[in-house]
Amino acid sequence: MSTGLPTPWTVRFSKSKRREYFFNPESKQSQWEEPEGTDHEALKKYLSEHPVKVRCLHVLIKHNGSRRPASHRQDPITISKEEALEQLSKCKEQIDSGERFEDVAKERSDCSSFKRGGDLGYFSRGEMQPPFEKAAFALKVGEMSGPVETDSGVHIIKRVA
Ligand SMILES: O=C(CCc1ccccc1)N[C@H](Cc1nc2ccccc2[nH]1)C(=O)O
Repeated sequence: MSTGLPTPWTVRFSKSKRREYFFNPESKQSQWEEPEGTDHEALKKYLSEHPVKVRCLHVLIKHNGSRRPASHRQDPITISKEEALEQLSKCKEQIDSGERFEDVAKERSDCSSFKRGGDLGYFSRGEMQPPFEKAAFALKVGEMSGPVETDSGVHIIKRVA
């Protein structure tokens, strides 16, 4: 699929400015505005199908094999991964039955993002652990993942933008 950008321009995401910018890997030039000769419609279509950044909420349930088996909720965290998956499945059922994702995250997530309903903000590729990134970028806006395992524990993810 064409990006709509003239070769060899690519599109990247600026975390600090929270917006896309354009980068030419040959000249090492970067700029905010679309390069000369960009097919704007093709670029828009490309970005809708290949997001450079996503914004997600998540619920993290840690277990005794987590990289940091502690959280604001409990220290140390001693449940097994199997028990964490059980509890995560109950969280998913609550959300599927109409509870707001943010409320379940505030109540149950072992990630510090619980304070913001599990909101991780916008992130681009290369910022989150690979299994999390893979699952997040595969979601459509509004969609929720199944259980996702990372070194931190087990997660459900909802893409919101
Ligand atoms: O790393 C953080 C902070 C994540 C965060 C990003 C952006 C805004 C707010 C929080 N918290 C870890 C748990 C954790 N591990 C994760 C792995 C992938 C995504 C989110 C994660 N959260 C922990 O608390 O052990």
